[in-house]
Amino acid sequence: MPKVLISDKMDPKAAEIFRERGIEVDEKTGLSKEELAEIIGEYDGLAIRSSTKVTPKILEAATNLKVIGRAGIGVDNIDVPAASSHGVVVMNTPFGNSITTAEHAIALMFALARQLPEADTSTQAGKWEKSKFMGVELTHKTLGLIGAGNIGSIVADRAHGLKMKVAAYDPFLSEERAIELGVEKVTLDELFARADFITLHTPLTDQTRGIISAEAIAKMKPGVRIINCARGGLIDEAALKEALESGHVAGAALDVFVEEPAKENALFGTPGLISTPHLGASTSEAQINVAIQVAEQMSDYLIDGGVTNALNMPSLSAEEAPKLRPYMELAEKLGSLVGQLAHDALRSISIELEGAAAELNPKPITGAVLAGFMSAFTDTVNMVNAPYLAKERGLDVREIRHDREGVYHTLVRVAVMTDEGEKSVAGTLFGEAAPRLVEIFGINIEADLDGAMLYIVNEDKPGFIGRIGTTLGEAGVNIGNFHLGRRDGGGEAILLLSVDQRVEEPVMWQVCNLEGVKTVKSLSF
Ligand SMILES: NC(=O)C1=CN([C@@H]2O[C@H](COP(=O)(O)OP(=O)(O)OC[C@H]3O[C@@H](n4cnc5c(N)ncnc54)[C@H](O)[C@@H]3O)[C@@H](O)[C@H]2O)C=CC1
Ligand SMILES: O=C(O)CCC(=O)C(=O)O
Repeated sequence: MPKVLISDKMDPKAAEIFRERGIEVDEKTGLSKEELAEIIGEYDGLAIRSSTKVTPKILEAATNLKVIGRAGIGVDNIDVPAASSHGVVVMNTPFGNSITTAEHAIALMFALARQLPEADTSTQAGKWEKSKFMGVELTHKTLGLIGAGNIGSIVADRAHGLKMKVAAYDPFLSEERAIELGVEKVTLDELFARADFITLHTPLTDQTRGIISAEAIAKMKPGVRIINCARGGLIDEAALKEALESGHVAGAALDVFVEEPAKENALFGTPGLISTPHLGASTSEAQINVAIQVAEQMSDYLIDGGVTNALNMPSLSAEEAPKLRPYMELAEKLGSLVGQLAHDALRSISIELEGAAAELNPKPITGAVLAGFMSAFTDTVNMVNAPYLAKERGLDVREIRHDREGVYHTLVRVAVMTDEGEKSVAGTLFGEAAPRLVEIFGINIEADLDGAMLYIVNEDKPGFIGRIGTTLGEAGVNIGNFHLGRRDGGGEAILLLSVDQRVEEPVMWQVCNLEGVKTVKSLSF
């Protein structure tokens, strides 16, 4: 009989469903990481919310674990690559708490507009400070929405009901979807310049970390109010404190913090700050939804092998699986590369299969490309739901199978149409199993896409490789592999470096400032 541990506070419905399905279940909340590591080896499934941190150490100890179920959306408390490498499926419940979280953002917006927490404290202290608490109306104000996915879309809908104008920034938002949502699609700088209120609804990724920085705040209107019901790391907390103290930011309402549980935080006590303890998803309705969903999904997997809302597992039939698996790995890496390098104003994505690849079922390959591509934008994508999400968001997806014989016995090409024209990358399988990149944006280059990498476009001039090697060496960055490609002698060249760890921002700047460098990007696979 499979055995599941529920290690965060969860609606009793979850345990009820596990038991009904014949699964043994233990509920142990508030475990330290040592305590969890000690017992996790007993379990086939782990059901969590946001408090349990599933680290590589926990996964190492989880010798029987087959599935982790997140009763919620964000999976930043789970090391998903480590789970994948341990063969553990990670599932979430992408829609169960969206309405509730959107409502919390709206509640915080009202609380900021009318200083409700401060007014309440003052009134209950017997002060009756009527003139101190002058508020602002929401009607006709501009709400700047950063992230227009599930939750952001619901916030936009509610804001329309309040007669607000909504300006949205989301690199993945098509004009058609913006029209459907009734929002104005703007750049991030336009949003900062125009918004009276800014609300954040993106996952925490390398692109979104610190999106509200000191520099960003300086671009905002004086008197702006900021709401964060997404993830703490999106805001530079020190910069926000300074801006609240100077009055440039009139108020900030935070449900989430860089360090959680946030029992101490430098922001606490700053005038204009409202805080809640990660309550976005905390309504009885949402908690019942996510508890039921997670228990059903995990039970399906443990009992029948059925997969729903998995973030790291494709749905595949038993016969197709062995042949398609290396292609899907290649496809996901190519999609991820394109997502990391070309993410602005995308209209279409084509998946072209040539040679042996053209003989295969293209659907799982397309799913893998889209999952890799969209993993740069959202936590909730998987190979199963990626095509659906792409369609819903107005991305034109094309599958093309070529009869022609190419240079490679098998080739997968991923091309996106951006405002700057078409950009494509291509890869093959070496020895039928090892995914290898063979082309980026028209330049031939052979590389394994693996771990932390650095992508550099530079002028093809003598001495450059020495300069980059010295700069990284002096910064203590070890280069594992060096891949070079160029358009034509003396023209543009591309360097792809495998590095032992992610290159930090100051070193990126040093590389950026080297003579001849046109573009530098940190990549991870
Ligand atoms: N406070 C709480 O209790 C809760 C917090 N959350 C957080 O809310 C986040 C959003 O949830 P959903 O809307 O369901 O996710 P979603 O995946 O439907 O939407 C996220 C949106 O962010 C966009 N995005 C990605 N990178 C961006 C960037 N650099 N700039 C602007 N937009 C970008 C994506 O294109 C996507 O449209 C989750 O990732 C989770 O961290 C979710 C539920 C509860
Ligand atoms: O489970 C919770 O209370 C947090 C929910 C959340 O942050 C999420 O679903 O991403």
